[in-house]
Amino acid sequence: MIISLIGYMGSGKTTTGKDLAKAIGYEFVDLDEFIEQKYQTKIPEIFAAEGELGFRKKEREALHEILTNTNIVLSLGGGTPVYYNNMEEITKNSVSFFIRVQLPQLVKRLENKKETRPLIAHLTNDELTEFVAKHLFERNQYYEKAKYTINVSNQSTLQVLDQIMNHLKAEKTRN
Ligand SMILES: Nc1ncnc2c1ncn2[C@@H]1O[C@H](COP(=O)(O)OP(=O)(O)O)[C@@H](O)[C@H]1O
Ligand SMILES: O=C(O)C1=C[C@@H](OP(=O)(O)O)[C@@H](O)[C@H](O)C1
Ligand SMILES: [Mg+2]
Repeated sequence: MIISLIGYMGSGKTTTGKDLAKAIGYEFVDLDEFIEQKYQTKIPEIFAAEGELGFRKKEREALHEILTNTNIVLSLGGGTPVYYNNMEEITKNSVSFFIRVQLPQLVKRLENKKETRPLIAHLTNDELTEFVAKHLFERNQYYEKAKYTINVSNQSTLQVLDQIMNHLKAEKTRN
């Protein structure tokens, strides 16, 4: 089984994915880290050299490659479900979880974590709220296609993990 985590930048996909993989003994794959290793380049450098479109093409290819695996926890990038038919591939080949974090929490987390995320790196903290609000409005329709939604306001990563594990238990007894 592949378990995929989707959601906006800062929703905790990478952090929670690592913990989840450890808890259930699956291999952990982070799509951004996979791309960085494959091309020996950091994400902001790919955006700078090839633009967002160049990154999205690499992202789609990497996704395709990873989805042939089994028994992995896959943390996606915030934009992965939005491009090409990626979300269709994700829902077809994995048990998907949308980690939905409230806007103020997202913004608070992203304020000092902008530089590794080229889409928001140029924004001031004041501009961030408006940008994220609009961006979420556009993207939520894709995220909402995930099989399960985990709602997060102030829950710790451990609490998020717990909710995911409960759904997985139910998933296993059904199969
Ligand atoms: N449940 C949580 N509560 C508080 N902070 C969190 C939680 N989950 C993640 N974070 C923090 O939010 C930031 C972004 O997390 P990250 O896993 O990189 O998100 P993503 O991969 O979705 O962009 C990190 O600093 C991380 O420590
Ligand atoms: O939302 C996006 O379009 C992006 C999210 C990033 O991943 P995280 O969601 O892990 O920050 C990374 O893939 C890239 O900077 C683009
Ligand atoms: Mg991440």
